[in-house]
Amino acid sequence: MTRITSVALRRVLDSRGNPTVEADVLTESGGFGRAAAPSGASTGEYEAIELPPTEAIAAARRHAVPRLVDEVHAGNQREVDATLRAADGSENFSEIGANSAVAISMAAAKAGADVLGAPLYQHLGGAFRGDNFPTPLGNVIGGGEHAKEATNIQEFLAAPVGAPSVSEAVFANAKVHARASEILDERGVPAAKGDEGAWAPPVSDAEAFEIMGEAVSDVEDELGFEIGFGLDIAASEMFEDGVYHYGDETKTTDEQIDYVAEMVDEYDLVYVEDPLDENDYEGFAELTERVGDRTLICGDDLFVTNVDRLQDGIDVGAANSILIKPNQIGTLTDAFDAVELASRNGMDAVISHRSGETEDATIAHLAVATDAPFIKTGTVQGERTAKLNELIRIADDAV
Ligand SMILES: O=C(O)[C@@H](CO)OP(=O)(O)O
Ligand SMILES: [Mg+2]
Repeated sequence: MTRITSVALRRVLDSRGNPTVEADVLTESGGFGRAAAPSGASTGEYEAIELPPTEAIAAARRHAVPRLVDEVHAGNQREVDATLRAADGSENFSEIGANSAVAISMAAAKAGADVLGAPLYQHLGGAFRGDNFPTPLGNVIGGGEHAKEATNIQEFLAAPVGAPSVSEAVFANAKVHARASEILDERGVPAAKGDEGAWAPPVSDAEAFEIMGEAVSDVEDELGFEIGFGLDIAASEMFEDGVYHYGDETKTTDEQIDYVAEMVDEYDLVYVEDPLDENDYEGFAELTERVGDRTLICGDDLFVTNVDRLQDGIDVGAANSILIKPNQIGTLTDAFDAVELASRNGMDAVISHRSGETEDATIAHLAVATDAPFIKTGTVQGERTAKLNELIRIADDAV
Protein backbone atom coordinates (compact mmCIF):
# COMPACT_ATOMS: atom_id res chain seq x y z
CA MET A 1 0.00 0.00 0.00
CA THR A 2 2.74 2.42 0.80
CA ARG A 3 5.00 1.36 -2.06
CA ILE A 4 6.47 4.47 -3.65
CA THR A 5 5.30 5.00 -7.25
CA SER A 6 6.81 8.40 -7.92
CA VAL A 7 9.30 10.91 -6.54
CA ALA A 8 9.25 14.38 -8.08
CA LEU A 9 11.87 17.01 -7.25
CA ARG A 10 11.85 20.73 -7.94
CA ARG A 11 13.52 23.99 -6.93
CA VAL A 12 11.41 26.27 -4.75
CA LEU A 13 12.16 29.49 -2.87
CA ASP A 14 13.32 29.56 0.71
CA SER A 15 12.79 32.42 3.16
CA ARG A 16 16.06 34.10 2.19
CA GLY A 17 15.08 34.03 -1.47
CA ASN A 18 17.50 31.23 -2.24
CA PRO A 19 16.50 28.11 -4.16
CA THR A 20 15.99 24.91 -2.19
CA VAL A 21 14.85 21.34 -2.93
CA GLU A 22 11.22 20.28 -2.63
CA ALA A 23 10.15 16.64 -2.99
CA ASP A 24 6.76 15.08 -3.74
CA VAL A 25 6.35 11.38 -2.95
CA LEU A 26 3.35 9.36 -4.19
CA THR A 27 2.44 5.82 -3.20
CA GLU A 28 0.58 2.93 -4.78
CA SER A 29 -2.63 3.57 -2.88
CA GLY A 30 -2.62 7.31 -3.47
CA GLY A 31 -0.66 8.49 -0.41
CA PHE A 32 1.00 11.85 -0.97
CA GLY A 33 3.75 13.68 0.88
CA ARG A 34 5.53 16.95 0.12
CA ALA A 35 8.52 18.40 1.98
CA ALA A 36 11.28 20.95 1.42
CA ALA A 37 14.84 21.18 2.70
CA PRO A 38 15.82 24.10 4.94
CA SER A 39 19.26 25.71 4.83
CA GLY A 40 21.68 27.08 7.43
CA ALA A 41 23.85 30.21 7.48
CA SER A 42 25.89 29.40 10.59
CA THR A 43 26.50 25.86 9.43
CA GLY A 44 28.68 23.46 11.38
CA GLU A 45 31.92 22.26 9.83
CA TYR A 46 30.79 18.62 10.18
CA GLU A 47 27.31 18.90 8.68
CA ALA A 48 26.18 16.71 5.78
CA ILE A 49 26.75 18.40 2.44
CA GLU A 50 24.18 20.73 0.92
CA LEU A 51 24.69 20.82 -2.86
CA PRO A 52 23.45 23.59 -5.15
CA PRO A 53 19.79 22.56 -5.62
CA THR A 54 20.06 22.01 -9.38
CA GLU A 55 22.96 19.61 -8.84
CA ALA A 56 21.31 17.91 -5.88
CA ILE A 57 18.11 17.34 -7.86
CA ALA A 58 19.93 15.99 -10.91
CA ALA A 59 22.03 13.62 -8.78
CA ALA A 60 19.04 12.41 -6.78
CA ARG A 61 17.06 11.78 -9.98
CA ARG A 62 19.95 9.78 -11.34
CA HIS A 63 20.95 7.78 -8.26
CA ALA A 64 18.12 7.73 -5.71
CA VAL A 65 14.79 7.94 -7.54
CA PRO A 66 15.26 4.71 -9.56
CA ARG A 67 16.07 2.82 -6.35
CA LEU A 68 13.00 4.17 -4.57
CA VAL A 69 10.26 3.95 -7.19
CA ASP A 70 8.43 0.60 -7.20
CA GLU A 71 11.01 -0.76 -4.76
CA VAL A 72 10.58 0.92 -1.39
CA HIS A 73 7.70 1.54 1.01
CA ALA A 74 7.01 5.07 2.21
CA GLY A 75 5.58 3.65 5.44
CA ASN A 76 8.92 2.00 6.23
CA GLN A 77 11.09 5.01 7.07
CA ARG A 78 14.23 3.00 7.77
CA GLU A 79 13.95 1.33 4.34
CA VAL A 80 13.49 4.71 2.62
CA ASP A 81 16.44 6.26 4.43
CA ALA A 82 18.75 3.26 4.01
CA THR A 83 17.99 3.40 0.28
CA LEU A 84 18.90 7.10 0.19
CA ARG A 85 22.17 6.32 1.97
CA ALA A 86 22.96 3.42 -0.39
CA ALA A 87 22.12 5.52 -3.45
CA ASP A 88 24.43 8.26 -2.22
CA GLY A 89 27.26 6.00 -1.15
CA SER A 90 29.19 8.64 0.81
CA GLU A 91 29.36 9.35 4.54
CA ASN A 92 27.89 12.83 4.26
CA PHE A 93 25.52 12.85 1.29
CA SER A 94 28.06 14.58 -0.90
CA GLU A 95 26.74 12.74 -3.99
CA ILE A 96 23.00 13.47 -3.95
CA GLY A 97 23.12 16.32 -1.43
CA ALA A 98 21.66 16.30 2.08
CA ASN A 99 19.10 18.77 0.74
CA SER A 100 17.70 16.22 -1.74
CA ALA A 101 17.98 13.43 0.83
CA VAL A 102 16.15 15.24 3.62
CA ALA A 103 13.39 16.50 1.33
CA ILE A 104 12.74 12.96 0.07
CA SER A 105 13.04 11.43 3.54
CA MET A 106 10.49 13.86 5.02
CA ALA A 107 8.14 13.66 2.01
CA ALA A 108 8.15 9.86 2.22
CA ALA A 109 7.25 10.04 5.93
CA LYS A 110 4.31 12.29 5.09
CA ALA A 111 3.19 9.97 2.28
CA GLY A 112 3.42 7.01 4.68
CA ALA A 113 1.30 8.86 7.24
CA ASP A 114 -1.18 9.82 4.54
CA VAL A 115 -1.74 6.19 3.55
CA LEU A 116 -2.23 5.21 7.18
CA GLY A 117 -4.62 8.11 7.71
CA ALA A 118 -2.59 9.17 10.74
CA PRO A 119 -1.11 12.58 11.51
CA LEU A 120 2.62 12.69 10.86
CA TYR A 121 3.56 12.98 14.55
CA GLN A 122 1.53 9.83 15.27
CA HIS A 123 3.14 7.91 12.41
CA LEU A 124 6.64 8.96 13.51
CA GLY A 125 6.09 8.71 17.27
CA GLY A 126 3.83 5.68 17.42
CA ALA A 127 1.00 4.89 19.77
CA PHE A 128 3.21 4.91 22.87
CA ARG A 129 4.97 8.22 22.41
CA GLY A 130 4.86 10.62 25.36
CA ASP A 131 2.09 13.18 25.54
CA ASN A 132 4.09 16.31 26.37
CA PHE A 133 4.31 19.33 24.15
CA PRO A 134 7.57 21.10 23.40
CA THR A 135 8.15 24.60 24.75
CA PRO A 136 8.94 26.87 21.80
CA LEU A 137 12.24 28.76 22.04
CA GLY A 138 11.48 32.05 20.31
CA ASN A 139 14.22 34.10 18.69
CA VAL A 140 13.60 37.69 19.84
CA ILE A 141 16.93 39.53 19.40
CA GLY A 142 19.81 38.35 17.29
CA GLY A 143 22.76 39.00 15.11
CA GLY A 144 25.84 36.92 14.33
CA GLU A 145 25.59 35.31 10.91
CA HIS A 146 21.86 36.10 10.71
CA ALA A 147 22.13 39.90 10.62
CA LYS A 148 24.86 42.48 10.08
CA GLU A 149 25.68 45.27 12.56
CA ALA A 150 23.74 43.60 15.38
CA THR A 151 24.65 41.52 18.45
CA ASN A 152 27.66 39.21 18.48
CA ILE A 153 25.61 36.49 20.15
CA GLN A 154 23.50 34.96 17.39
CA GLU A 155 20.18 34.45 19.21
CA PHE A 156 18.45 35.62 22.40
CA LEU A 157 15.59 33.15 22.81
CA ALA A 158 12.44 33.57 24.90
CA ALA A 159 11.52 30.37 26.75
CA PRO A 160 8.02 30.37 28.26
CA VAL A 161 8.70 27.38 30.49
CA GLY A 162 5.68 27.97 32.74
CA ALA A 163 3.11 28.26 29.94
CA PRO A 164 0.09 26.06 30.63
CA SER A 165 -0.33 25.13 26.95
CA VAL A 166 1.61 25.20 23.71
CA SER A 167 -0.73 27.85 22.34
CA GLU A 168 -0.15 30.14 25.31
CA ALA A 169 3.59 29.56 24.94
CA VAL A 170 3.52 30.53 21.26
CA PHE A 171 1.59 33.73 21.96
CA ALA A 172 3.82 34.56 24.94
CA ASN A 173 6.87 34.51 22.65
CA ALA A 174 5.12 36.81 20.19
CA LYS A 175 4.41 39.20 23.08
CA VAL A 176 8.06 39.16 24.17
CA HIS A 177 9.03 39.93 20.58
CA ALA A 178 6.60 42.87 20.51
CA ARG A 179 7.71 44.10 23.96
CA ALA A 180 11.37 44.00 22.89
CA SER A 181 10.46 46.24 19.96
CA GLU A 182 8.83 48.77 22.33
CA ILE A 183 11.87 48.77 24.61
CA LEU A 184 14.17 49.33 21.63
CA ASP A 185 11.91 52.20 20.60
CA GLU A 186 12.00 53.73 24.08
CA ARG A 187 15.79 53.60 23.93
CA GLY A 188 15.81 55.20 20.49
CA VAL A 189 17.45 52.15 18.90
CA PRO A 190 16.40 51.39 15.33
CA ALA A 191 16.12 47.71 14.56
CA ALA A 192 15.81 45.78 11.35
CA LYS A 193 15.04 42.06 11.44
CA GLY A 194 17.44 39.20 10.95
CA ASP A 195 16.90 36.09 8.84
CA GLU A 196 14.68 34.42 11.43
CA GLY A 197 12.54 37.47 12.18
CA ALA A 198 14.34 38.42 15.40
CA TRP A 199 15.11 42.11 16.01
CA ALA A 200 18.64 42.86 14.88
CA PRO A 201 19.52 46.08 16.70
CA PRO A 202 22.96 47.72 16.70
CA VAL A 203 23.44 47.19 20.44
CA SER A 204 26.09 45.46 22.51
CA ASP A 205 25.44 41.97 23.84
CA ALA A 206 25.28 43.49 27.34
CA GLU A 207 22.44 45.79 26.27
CA ALA A 208 20.65 42.92 24.53
CA PHE A 209 20.77 40.93 27.79
CA GLU A 210 19.16 43.88 29.59
CA ILE A 211 16.45 44.34 26.96
CA MET A 212 15.66 40.61 26.91
CA GLY A 213 15.53 40.49 30.71
CA GLU A 214 13.12 43.42 30.77
CA ALA A 215 10.90 42.15 27.93
CA VAL A 216 10.65 38.68 29.42
CA SER A 217 9.82 39.91 32.91
CA ASP A 218 7.20 42.42 31.66
CA VAL A 219 5.39 39.70 29.72
CA GLU A 220 5.78 37.28 32.60
CA ASP A 221 4.04 39.82 34.89
CA GLU A 222 1.30 40.37 32.35
CA LEU A 223 0.59 36.70 31.65
CA GLY A 224 1.26 35.29 35.10
CA PHE A 225 3.45 32.33 34.18
CA GLU A 226 7.18 31.84 34.13
CA ILE A 227 9.11 32.99 31.07
CA GLY A 228 12.85 32.61 30.98
CA PHE A 229 15.31 33.08 28.22
CA GLY A 230 18.24 31.37 26.60
CA LEU A 231 20.91 31.87 23.96
CA ASP A 232 22.41 30.43 20.85
CA ILE A 233 25.92 31.85 21.03
CA ALA A 234 26.97 30.07 17.81
CA ALA A 235 30.50 30.40 19.17
CA SER A 236 32.18 28.59 16.26
CA GLU A 237 31.41 31.63 14.14
CA MET A 238 33.30 33.86 16.61
CA PHE A 239 36.26 31.57 17.12
CA GLU A 240 39.38 32.47 15.18
CA ASP A 241 43.08 32.10 15.99
CA GLY A 242 42.29 30.44 19.30
CA VAL A 243 40.11 33.20 20.75
CA TYR A 244 36.48 34.32 20.66
CA HIS A 245 35.88 37.63 18.89
CA TYR A 246 33.26 40.05 20.21
CA GLY A 247 33.70 42.97 17.86
CA ASP A 248 37.12 44.41 18.74
CA GLU A 249 37.35 42.47 21.99
CA THR A 250 38.47 38.91 22.40
CA LYS A 251 38.04 36.22 25.04
CA THR A 252 40.22 33.20 25.68
CA THR A 253 38.48 29.86 26.17
CA ASP A 254 38.69 30.23 29.96
CA GLU A 255 37.25 33.73 29.76
CA GLN A 256 34.47 32.49 27.49
CA ILE A 257 33.56 29.75 29.97
CA ASP A 258 33.58 32.24 32.87
CA TYR A 259 31.48 34.72 30.88
CA VAL A 260 28.82 32.15 29.93
CA ALA A 261 28.70 30.74 33.47
CA GLU A 262 28.22 34.27 34.85
CA MET A 263 25.41 35.02 32.36
CA VAL A 264 23.69 31.74 33.27
CA ASP A 265 23.53 32.84 36.90
CA GLU A 266 22.86 36.52 36.34
CA TYR A 267 19.94 35.96 33.96
CA ASP A 268 18.81 32.49 35.08
CA LEU A 269 19.32 31.28 31.53
CA VAL A 270 17.36 28.10 30.85
CA TYR A 271 19.21 27.19 27.65
CA VAL A 272 22.65 27.86 26.15
CA GLU A 273 23.46 26.52 22.69
CA ASP A 274 26.96 26.32 21.24
CA PRO A 275 28.76 28.33 23.95
CA LEU A 276 32.13 27.15 22.63
CA ASP A 277 33.78 26.21 19.36
CA GLU A 278 32.57 23.08 17.55
CA ASN A 279 35.89 21.28 18.17
CA ASP A 280 36.14 22.09 21.87
CA TYR A 281 34.66 19.05 23.62
CA GLU A 282 36.71 19.76 26.75
CA GLY A 283 35.49 23.33 27.01
CA PHE A 284 31.90 22.11 26.66
CA ALA A 285 32.54 19.49 29.35
CA GLU A 286 33.99 22.07 31.73
CA LEU A 287 31.06 24.45 31.30
CA THR A 288 28.54 21.60 31.63
CA GLU A 289 30.24 20.54 34.84
CA ARG A 290 29.91 24.09 36.17
CA VAL A 291 26.33 24.98 35.21
CA GLY A 292 24.76 21.83 33.73
CA ASP A 293 22.71 21.25 36.89
CA ARG A 294 20.76 24.45 36.29
CA THR A 295 20.63 25.02 32.55
CA LEU A 296 20.72 23.11 29.29
CA ILE A 297 24.06 23.24 27.51
CA CYS A 298 23.15 22.26 23.98
CA GLY A 299 25.42 21.11 21.16
CA ASP A 300 24.42 22.21 17.66
CA ASP A 301 27.54 22.72 15.53
CA LEU A 302 29.29 20.48 18.09
CA PHE A 303 27.15 17.40 17.36
CA VAL A 304 25.52 18.21 13.97
CA THR A 305 22.81 15.58 14.70
CA ASN A 306 25.50 12.93 14.19
CA VAL A 307 25.54 9.87 16.48
CA ASP A 308 29.34 9.46 16.27
CA ARG A 309 29.98 13.04 17.35
CA LEU A 310 27.29 12.72 20.00
CA GLN A 311 28.93 9.55 21.35
CA ASP A 312 32.26 11.41 21.58
CA GLY A 313 30.46 14.09 23.56
CA ILE A 314 28.78 11.58 25.85
CA ASP A 315 32.16 9.98 26.54
CA VAL A 316 33.58 13.23 27.92
CA GLY A 317 30.42 14.79 29.38
CA ALA A 318 30.26 17.60 26.84
CA ALA A 319 26.76 19.15 26.98
CA ASN A 320 23.54 17.81 28.45
CA SER A 321 21.45 18.29 25.33
CA ILE A 322 21.67 18.06 21.56
CA LEU A 323 20.08 20.14 18.84
CA ILE A 324 18.38 18.03 16.17
CA LYS A 325 18.25 19.36 12.63
CA PRO A 326 17.33 16.68 10.07
CA ASN A 327 19.13 18.46 7.23
CA GLN A 328 22.41 18.45 9.18
CA ILE A 329 22.52 14.68 8.82
CA GLY A 330 20.26 14.01 5.82
CA THR A 331 17.46 11.65 6.92
CA LEU A 332 14.76 11.28 9.55
CA THR A 333 16.20 7.89 10.54
CA ASP A 334 19.54 9.49 11.40
CA ALA A 335 17.77 12.26 13.31
CA PHE A 336 15.73 9.70 15.29
CA ASP A 337 18.86 7.67 16.05
CA ALA A 338 20.49 10.78 17.48
CA VAL A 339 17.40 11.51 19.63
CA GLU A 340 17.42 7.94 20.89
CA LEU A 341 21.13 7.91 21.73
CA ALA A 342 20.72 11.21 23.56
CA SER A 343 17.76 10.09 25.61
CA ARG A 344 19.38 6.75 26.50
CA ASN A 345 22.17 8.85 28.00
CA GLY A 346 19.94 11.21 29.93
CA MET A 347 20.33 14.09 27.49
CA ASP A 348 17.53 16.25 26.13
CA ALA A 349 17.00 16.47 22.37
CA VAL A 350 15.81 19.87 21.13
CA ILE A 351 14.31 20.02 17.63
CA SER A 352 15.28 22.99 15.45
CA HIS A 353 14.58 24.93 12.29
CA ARG A 354 17.31 26.53 10.15
CA SER A 355 17.78 30.21 9.40
CA GLY A 356 16.72 29.55 5.80
CA GLU A 357 13.29 27.92 5.97
CA THR A 358 10.17 27.20 3.95
CA GLU A 359 6.52 26.74 4.93
CA ASP A 360 7.30 23.06 5.59
CA ALA A 361 6.13 22.15 9.11
CA THR A 362 7.67 18.68 9.50
CA ILE A 363 9.75 19.68 12.52
CA ALA A 364 6.61 20.51 14.54
CA HIS A 365 5.56 16.87 14.12
CA LEU A 366 9.08 15.65 14.81
CA ALA A 367 9.18 17.54 18.12
CA VAL A 368 5.86 16.08 19.25
CA ALA A 369 6.77 12.58 18.01
CA THR A 370 10.03 12.57 19.97
CA ASP A 371 8.61 14.20 23.12
CA ALA A 372 11.18 17.02 22.83
CA PRO A 373 11.26 19.45 25.77
CA PHE A 374 11.93 22.39 23.42
CA ILE A 375 11.52 23.28 19.76
CA LYS A 376 13.51 26.15 18.33
CA THR A 377 11.53 27.57 15.45
CA GLY A 378 11.39 31.35 15.63
CA THR A 379 8.66 33.67 16.84
CA VAL A 380 7.12 35.52 13.89
CA GLN A 381 7.25 35.47 10.03
CA GLY A 382 5.41 33.00 7.84
CA GLU A 383 8.07 30.32 7.57
CA ARG A 384 8.35 30.32 11.41
CA THR A 385 4.63 30.58 12.16
CA ALA A 386 4.07 27.63 9.79
CA LYS A 387 5.65 25.42 12.48
CA LEU A 388 4.19 27.27 15.48
CA ASN A 389 0.67 27.18 14.08
CA GLU A 390 1.09 23.49 13.24
CA LEU A 391 1.99 22.86 16.91
CA ILE A 392 -1.22 24.63 17.92
CA ARG A 393 -3.17 22.46 15.46
CA ILE A 394 -1.53 19.29 16.75
CA ALA A 395 -2.47 20.21 20.31
CA ASP A 396 -5.99 20.89 19.07
CA ASP A 397 -6.09 17.54 17.27
CA ALA A 398 -6.78 19.41 14.05
CA VAL A 399 -4.13 18.14 11.63
O1 LIG B 1 22.54 28.06 14.53
C1 LIG B 1 21.37 27.66 14.52
O2 LIG B 1 20.95 27.02 15.46
C2 LIG B 1 20.50 27.85 13.31
C3 LIG B 1 19.05 28.05 13.56
O3 LIG B 1 18.76 29.09 14.46
O4 LIG B 1 21.03 28.79 12.43
P1 LIG B 1 21.55 28.26 11.00
O5 LIG B 1 20.39 27.57 10.37
O6 LIG B 1 21.99 29.50 10.28
O7 LIG B 1 22.68 27.31 11.28
MG1 LIG C 1 22.83 26.99 16.58
